[in-house]
Amino acid sequence: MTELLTVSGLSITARLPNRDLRLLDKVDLDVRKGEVLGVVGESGSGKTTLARSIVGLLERNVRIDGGSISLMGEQIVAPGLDRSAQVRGSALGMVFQDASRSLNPLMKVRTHLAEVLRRHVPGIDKQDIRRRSVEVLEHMRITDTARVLDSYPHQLSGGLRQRVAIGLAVVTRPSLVIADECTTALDVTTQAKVVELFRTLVDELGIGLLFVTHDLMLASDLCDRIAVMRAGRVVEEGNVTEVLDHPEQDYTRLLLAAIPTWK
Ligand SMILES: Nc1ncnc2c1ncn2[C@@H]1O[C@H](COP(=O)(O)OP(=O)(O)OP(=O)(O)O)[C@@H](O)[C@H]1O
Repeated sequence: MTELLTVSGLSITARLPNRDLRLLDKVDLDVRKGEVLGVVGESGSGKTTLARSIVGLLERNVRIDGGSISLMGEQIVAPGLDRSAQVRGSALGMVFQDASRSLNPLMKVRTHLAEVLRRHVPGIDKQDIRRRSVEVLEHMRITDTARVLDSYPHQLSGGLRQRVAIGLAVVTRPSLVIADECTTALDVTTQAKVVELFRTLVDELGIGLLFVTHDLMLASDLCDRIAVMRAGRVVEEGNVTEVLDHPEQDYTRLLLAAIPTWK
């Protein structure tokens, strides 16, 4: 499998009023074409910092002070270098927890899709925009595409809004999608549908997916490999069944023990 994303030795520090705080400490991981890497760990372990560093959306008091991130062999992030904005939305798609944050309440779904396509596919004509918009919604397993295209976000259910948000992330056919807790706000049935949808997208489109979650059950359903984070470090990484069925670290065992239904 070809490596899409390589994070090597990534260290990130936040500047606080009276001291510096290490958020990520020499993080190494990679995502390959056609696979899902789950990033799991307790709250505050650095999952979101990692996701945000890849898409270039770190907060202003945060700096990269070691290591690098490469997308398809090209360095996009390193100390003093941030090229993620150039690939964000085209080669790199992203989906966050709250779909309503990535959707403008005053814009119909049709306009969202058209804007993204116009921005990232130079010269695309109206006909192609219409065709690709319908196509991506169909990929999202949305059947009444005409109604959804003509809806404002608030006219859609939470699950449908999240599927539209995922559609927006993949309409430009990115190689890699970063999803950060994107199922957390959904009910369990809708979560399962979104997970199934991601799996199909990865298998059908051959994209790589970095899936950040605190939910190990979801991770075990969706992911091929898992990286377990603790206090800004990757403490365990490997094939999903190896890590979850035979964890090497006590920390991973503790995370699993916290799930009442885990076998
Ligand atoms: N800009 C910042 N300034 C100061 N501290 C920060 C900043 N961003 C994150 N942190 C701290 O870094 C740690 C890691 O945060 P992060 O959001 O990456 O964790 P997480 O694993 O995603 O947690 P959660 O699952 O709760 O979202 C936390 O202790 C957080 O408070």
